[in-house]
Amino acid sequence: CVLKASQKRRPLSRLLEQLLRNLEKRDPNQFFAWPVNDNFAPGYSNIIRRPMDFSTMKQKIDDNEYKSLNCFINDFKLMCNNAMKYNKPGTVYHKAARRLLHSGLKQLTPAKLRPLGNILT
Ligand SMILES: COc1ccc(OC)c(-c2cc(C(C)=O)n3cccnc23)c1
Repeated sequence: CVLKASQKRRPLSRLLEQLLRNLEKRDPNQFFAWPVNDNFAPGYSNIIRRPMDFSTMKQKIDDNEYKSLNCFINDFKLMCNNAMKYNKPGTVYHKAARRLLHSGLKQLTPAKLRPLGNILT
């Protein structure tokens, strides 16, 4: 029988896609869905050296660029920390980034991930 495309995906890719979907749910305003545009965020590309967003993370999964869960988690942290660096505390974006980082990392603790099996070893 021929495996569906999704079943052919590497186990790590399928796990990361699931984790990404869960993280994206925590960004209802889609502030983190796409790269931040300098037209909406003046000087952004001068201040943020390594931009990151959910669509870029999805592309990196599809391109098998993540060699481990930690690399994936580091990009998630980078995305949130970029927003807390560029946007002043008290702004809607800074608050959204803090909330996303804390709630997202709670989903990425070993205890939460252990049930997913030995894929992480
Ligand atoms: C108001 O609607 C949107 C829509 C998409 C956005 O980024 C993808 C943003 C956005 C997202 C951000 C971030 C994440 O820093 N941002 C900063 C300044 C101005 N705009 C933004 C806002």
